[in-house]
Amino acid sequence: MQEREISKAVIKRLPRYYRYLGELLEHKVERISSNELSDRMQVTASQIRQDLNNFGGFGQQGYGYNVKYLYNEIGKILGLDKTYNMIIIGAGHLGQAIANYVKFEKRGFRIIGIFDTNPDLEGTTIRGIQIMTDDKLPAFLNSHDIDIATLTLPKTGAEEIAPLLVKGGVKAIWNFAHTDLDLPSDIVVENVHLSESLMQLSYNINRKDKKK
Ligand SMILES: NC(=O)c1ccc[n+]([C@@H]2O[C@H](COP(=O)([O-])OP(=O)(O)OC[C@H]3O[C@@H](n4cnc5c(N)ncnc54)[C@H](O)[C@@H]3O)[C@@H](O)[C@H]2O)c1
Repeated sequence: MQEREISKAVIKRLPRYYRYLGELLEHKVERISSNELSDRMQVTASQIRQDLNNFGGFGQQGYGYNVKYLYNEIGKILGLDKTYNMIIIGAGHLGQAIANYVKFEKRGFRIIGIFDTNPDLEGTTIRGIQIMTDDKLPAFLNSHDIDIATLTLPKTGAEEIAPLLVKGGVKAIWNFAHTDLDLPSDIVVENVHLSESLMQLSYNINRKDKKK
């Protein structure tokens, strides 16, 4: 497929298309029109057509979209046809919840190491993955190709550990710590703030109340 610049807004919607198409596949739906997809996703059909046209438009007039083909193509665009080695730093509530979520593995995100400063956690396993203390991290990074480091530790710890991850060849950081990390430009970062989503929700509740 020809590579071209796709807007951030479209990229942001792709995981949602991917999820819906995955559900359709599970229900053995082979093709779907933009109108039907629009009803399910609460996105206008023209928006859907416009979005999917970015990738050469996988639809056919009068036939709709081939669900499996579209699912696979969007998966490729999102890089979900590959596997990624991932580590988690900080094995508290959040780190353990992520480590316990099997679906990430199904999407190709393989958790192969978990690290925490707390020596009491050393040797414990989560779904067969060992928790190690931070002092083992440099050697682990030397002997493994790590694509993604998930940071589920407090802010100061995250800031201290980030240079070590960069030095160890980590390509991307999935950052849950409440800090904007100072990283080289070739490191891919995705900051996740659940509280922002909650604030958005709070805004929408109040906007709805005002309409009454
Ligand atoms: N971004 C978000 O949406 C979001 C949501 C919840 C929590 N958080 C943040 O994520 C962090 C983890 O939250 P939690 O509820 O799991 O906390 P937690 O206290 O349960 O777990 C934190 C873990 O990090 C470990 N840790 C501390 N310093 C470390 C270091 N230098 N190296 C490795 N491990 C270290 C601790 O021993 C502990 O096990 C907190 O800082 C919290 O503020 C972010």
